[in-house]
Amino acid sequence: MISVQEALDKILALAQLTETESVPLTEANGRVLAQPVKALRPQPPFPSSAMDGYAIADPNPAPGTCFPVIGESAAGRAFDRAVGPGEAVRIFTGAPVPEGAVRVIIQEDTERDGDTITLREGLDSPTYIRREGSDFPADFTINAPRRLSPNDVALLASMGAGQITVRKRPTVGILATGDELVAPGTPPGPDQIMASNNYGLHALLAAHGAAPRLLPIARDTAASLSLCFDLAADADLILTIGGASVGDYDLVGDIAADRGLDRAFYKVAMRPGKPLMAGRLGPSAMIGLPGNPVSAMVCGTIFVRPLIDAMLGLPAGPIPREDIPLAHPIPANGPREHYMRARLDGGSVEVFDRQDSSLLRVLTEANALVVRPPNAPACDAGETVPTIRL
Ligand SMILES: Nc1nc2c(c(=O)[nH]1)N[C@H]1C(S)=C(S)[C@@H](COP(=O)(O)OP(=O)(O)OC[C@H]3O[C@@H](n4cnc5c(N)ncnc54)[C@H](O)[C@@H]3O)O[C@H]1N2
Ligand code: MOO
Repeated sequence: MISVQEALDKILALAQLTETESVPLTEANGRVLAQPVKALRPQPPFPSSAMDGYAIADPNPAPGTCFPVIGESAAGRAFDRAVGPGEAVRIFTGAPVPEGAVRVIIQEDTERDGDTITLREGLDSPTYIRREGSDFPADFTINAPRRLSPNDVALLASMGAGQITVRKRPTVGILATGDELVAPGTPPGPDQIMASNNYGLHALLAAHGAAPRLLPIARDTAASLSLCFDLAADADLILTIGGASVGDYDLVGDIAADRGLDRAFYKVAMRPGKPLMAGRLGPSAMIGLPGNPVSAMVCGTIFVRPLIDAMLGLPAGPIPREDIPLAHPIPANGPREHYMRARLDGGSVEVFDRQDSSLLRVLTEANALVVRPPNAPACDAGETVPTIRL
């Protein structure tokens, strides 16, 4: 059995960059920018007022000074002349500051009578002028690759980008296998259970920037599995679930081999997730996940997410870990790296007693995985352990 790190390296080596496409900004959130974007002009493109008030040319006017109001600058409609010493221009937030003005007096600090203002006692000191380019300069660039957030989308809009070039979402065919499985919403037979982890993986990968597709559930026959593999043949990644172990009905490895799988590895020294396999199947990368629901979800986080990152051109590697103090002692670990379902609360982490890889409810109660290296000794309360936030 290879280590988790070796398995991840081999999986990342299967990654092929997806092509690029142009999308409107309304579809940019969560996508990965593939080409840098340059600002069309600085922002703000002119000195602009940060407040509603009066623009004046005097840097230090005394309280009680009177100014005639000679015009108005509104957002979208500038005052077209300069303001001189002893004059004021009515101005609103976001409006261009007229030439000659050196500060804006907020209207709360003035008394207005007709076309004259008088300054009150205790003036604010800020100028309330946003200088040209104070948000970003004319040549400002957002570099690629970058996974775009809603804040990035707002910035890109401000830079004048209507369309951007992003990586196509990697297509993932999710292939659940097993005679016992029915889709939720369908009446199960007495010996059947609901297919679950394929839905969990669909959600995980969609949220991570992939384009997953649930294939029909394959039955435990060569014919059914082959048909489902055919349906996934054009995917960037084929993700099988179950049928990976040593039972008489665990056919995924054999069928994939018959179809020409160039296998990179089978079996990893980890828990859960031991019977993991991966390789290249024609144009697709293939990962065969173990069927136990928690095993499949944990392997989705540890291996599939980084592979999607790599296909999107993002830096890809192990999911970050933090050292967190244990809330209680834990026993020594066995020979496989153990990803233990755990709960991070305050500054410490509690490792759940029940770690069976069939327990989805325990997984939903977890917000972290405590990573126990192979043969790690017992740990006391307060000792730190590497922890992955979920
Ligand atoms: N003699 C041995 N038995 C097992 C070994 C072993 O080394 N020797 N490994 C165990 C480990 S570890 C795992 S993990 C499982 C993995 O088995 P498979 O990948 O072959 O998965 P299945 O047998 O098809 O299913 C296991 C379990 O998970 C349920 N399942 C499968 N798919 C789904 C799904 N989409 N949604 C919900 N539940 C699913 C399935 O009903 C089984 O209960 O093998 C151990 N056995
Ligand atoms: O190692 Mo298997 O992946 O359930 O528990």
